[in-house]
Amino acid sequence: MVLGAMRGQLLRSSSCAAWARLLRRQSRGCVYSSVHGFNREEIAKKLQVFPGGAVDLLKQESGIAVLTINYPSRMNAFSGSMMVELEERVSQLESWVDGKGVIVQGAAGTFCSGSDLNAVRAISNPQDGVKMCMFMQNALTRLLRVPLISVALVEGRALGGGAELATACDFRLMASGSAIQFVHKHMGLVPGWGGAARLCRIVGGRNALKLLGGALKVDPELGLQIGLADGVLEVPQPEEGAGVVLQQAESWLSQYTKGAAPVIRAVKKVVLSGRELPLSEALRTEKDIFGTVWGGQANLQALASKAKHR
Ligand SMILES: CCCC(=O)SCCNC(=O)CCNC(=O)[C@H](O)C(C)(C)COP(=O)(O)OP(=O)(O)OC[C@H]1O[C@@H](n2cnc3c(N)ncnc32)[C@H](O)[C@@H]1OP(=O)(O)O
Repeated sequence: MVLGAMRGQLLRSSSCAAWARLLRRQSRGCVYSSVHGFNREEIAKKLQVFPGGAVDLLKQESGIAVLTINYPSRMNAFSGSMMVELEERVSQLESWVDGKGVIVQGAAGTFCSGSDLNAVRAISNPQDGVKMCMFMQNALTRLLRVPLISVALVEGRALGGGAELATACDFRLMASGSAIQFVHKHMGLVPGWGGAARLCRIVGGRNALKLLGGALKVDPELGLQIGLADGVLEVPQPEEGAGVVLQQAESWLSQYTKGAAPVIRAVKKVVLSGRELPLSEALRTEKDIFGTVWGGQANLQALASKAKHR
């Protein structure tokens, strides 16, 4: 048993190094770095010129965090400072070693109405637009890659960039009466926060073309039908109080986050590598991640309890 534990420990340290190598290869989970002419400080400074709202993060004992897009007077549109705050919150999630899951929601019963159109008007030149888009692609790609199982809880409307944000989670739950709509075409745009690439992977190219080409409003029923939504939550009567939908989402997510944090995080990592890497590389990464749980506490406990899976 002692030898087994030592072997597990050795494997865990070598596989941590492998995971760190993987993240380094992916520029710490980012798509763009200085190699691509991306200057994070320069664009963050430009974005801070457009303040308003907040992005709040609540890390809970249960291992499930709640990330709230909070600008109700603008239907939770992203101001420039909120884009920078989103990136900071993602960094906090990346360094939360006890975390298992995260729910992304909007404040006051609606998800997110995309970019703050006031900021969009002020930075309507293509150079700055592309820099903002690189910044948001980095932040949302890192969000999707955190070793936590993530769910977008869509209440009310998810429009434009808000629909793109919803695709940057592993799952989407839609509250009754909610809608996800890629309204970009109506704005003379296409998605730029990575939403089109992610949408194709979620619903397939043909459905993505219909949703983007027709700027279709996806209600919960259509969402379930095409695989954009993973579940529908009934919005309670107002007297049942705010927060009930969030509780429902937490309970839905807990079916996947039950268990030891290292195991849940390893589950996300093997799926992430399978989703993103070429097969040979995904297989090697899976072997490395396997090494982090083999002989680990949860594994030894399960062996000692002679668990049956009837
Ligand atoms: C690459 C990213 C691409 C993008 O995200 S482009 C942006 C896409 N989003 C939009 O075009 C949203 C436009 N807004 C709307 O369609 C409607 O406001 C919406 C969200 C359906 C809500 O409709 P209603 O419930 O009737 O409420 P309302 O229109 O009176 O809105 C309440 C207040 O919120 C504001 N608001 C909503 N979305 C916003 C946005 N994206 N940027 C800036 N302000 C926004 C709206 O202007 C209104 O403010 P105010 O009360 O008039 O001062």
